[in-house]
Amino acid sequence: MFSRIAVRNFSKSAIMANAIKNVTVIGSGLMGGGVAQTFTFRLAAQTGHNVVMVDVDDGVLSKAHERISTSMKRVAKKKFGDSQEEANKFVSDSLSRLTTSTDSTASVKNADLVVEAIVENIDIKQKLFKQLDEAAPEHTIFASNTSSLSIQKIAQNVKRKDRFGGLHFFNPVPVMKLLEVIRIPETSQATIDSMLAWGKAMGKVTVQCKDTPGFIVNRLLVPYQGEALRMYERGDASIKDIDTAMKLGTGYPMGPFELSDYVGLDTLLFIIEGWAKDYPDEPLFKVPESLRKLVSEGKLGVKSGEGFYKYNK
Ligand SMILES: CCCCCCC[C@H](O)CC(=O)SCCNC(=O)CCNC(=O)[C@H](O)C(C)(C)COP(=O)([O-])OP(=O)([O-])OC[C@H]1O[C@@H](n2cnc3c(N)ncnc32)[C@H](O)[C@@H]1OP(=O)([O-])[O-]
Ligand SMILES: NC(=O)c1ccc[n+]([C@@H]2O[C@H](COP(=O)([O-])OP(=O)(O)OC[C@H]3O[C@@H](n4cnc5c(N)ncnc54)[C@H](O)[C@@H]3O)[C@@H](O)[C@H]2O)c1
Repeated sequence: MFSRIAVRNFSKSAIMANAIKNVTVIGSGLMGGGVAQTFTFRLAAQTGHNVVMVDVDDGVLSKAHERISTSMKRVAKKKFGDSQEEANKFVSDSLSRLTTSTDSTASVKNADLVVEAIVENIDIKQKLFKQLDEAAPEHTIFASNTSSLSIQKIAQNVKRKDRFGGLHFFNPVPVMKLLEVIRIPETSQATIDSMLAWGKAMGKVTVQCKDTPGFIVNRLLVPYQGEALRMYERGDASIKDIDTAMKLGTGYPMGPFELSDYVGLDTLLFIIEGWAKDYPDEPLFKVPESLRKLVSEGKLGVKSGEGFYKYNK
């Protein structure tokens, strides 16, 4: 039986999830495309929920749209079995709520929430949010999906700091269950509550964290990746054995080298170099030489066909 408190909490979270109906995702690459895909799958079929995918590159938008369309058709086939008519309706209803745009400022005019997933560059993110702050309605919440930058710095030029936070999704977004919700000192409790409710409506399990380097997961994951590299550089164990040990010894789905290749060695190097610069006395943030070497040779992992391992492109 529901207690009165449970009923009250449930209604509060349902109201807040409903408050966010129009979402604009800016940057529609790997992560932004994944956020839009998850939104389309979880929420677009509900009346009044809409998502706009934005990118500077038209080609990225058409690819993301095609990927979402293909995956919705696969989902509909599973969901509706032999009723082709219902499956087609589900797909077309959902996709009718997904639009694309190359105009960031125009795309936020009706947004309740903006999720930024553009390139990991502080200057470009700051510039984008300054423009959006002038264009978006008063109530719109802004969130960044940054992996490693300070949310406070990203929000530097924005007036609505009480409606600013981090929403950190994990790759691949449709599969990974976690969403980190990050607050800066100015973020209001109402903003946090709305972000938590929206995350839940997106099917994610949310955790909360302050605005510290790497939040929860990356603050633990990046030093772990670095230690794995140093272990290999010292000759203590082979790449394959370290991966096997961590998969079978801890139940991780990928070993540290497989995961580095999956995420991209340039991404990992970028994060460690940034933190090494900001925290020069932290030994866990030292840049492993083998990582620097591979990136300088263009070996970036799965996406370039070679990293710690070789892949068929
Ligand atoms: C180095 C780190 C440095 C820091 C970098 C920071 C980056 C960032 O800030 C944080 C992160 O994201 S950290 C990174 C965090 N990420 C991790 O740690 C990832 C660790 N790895 C894993 O969890 C698993 O290996 C995968 C889920 C990737 C693949 O799973 P698997 O079992 O080996 O292979 P499977 O059988 O093929 O797929 C199973 C199901 O998943 C589905 N699917 C797959 N890819 C998909 C996609 N792109 N889209 C949609 N769906 C996708 C697939 O269709 C299937 O569904 P079905 O309905 O059953 O048919
Ligand atoms: N790749 C990951 O595993 C991962 C995981 C969690 C968070 N993140 C973070 O998510 C963000 C995006 O990463 P990604 O891997 O999706 O990158 P990506 O390169 O796949 O996509 C970024 C997209 O942003 C677009 N873009 C660049 N500047 C833009 C602008 N001013 N306006 C609109 N679009 C613009 C690019 O054309 C590109 O399509 C980064 O901040 C990254 O740190 C990445």
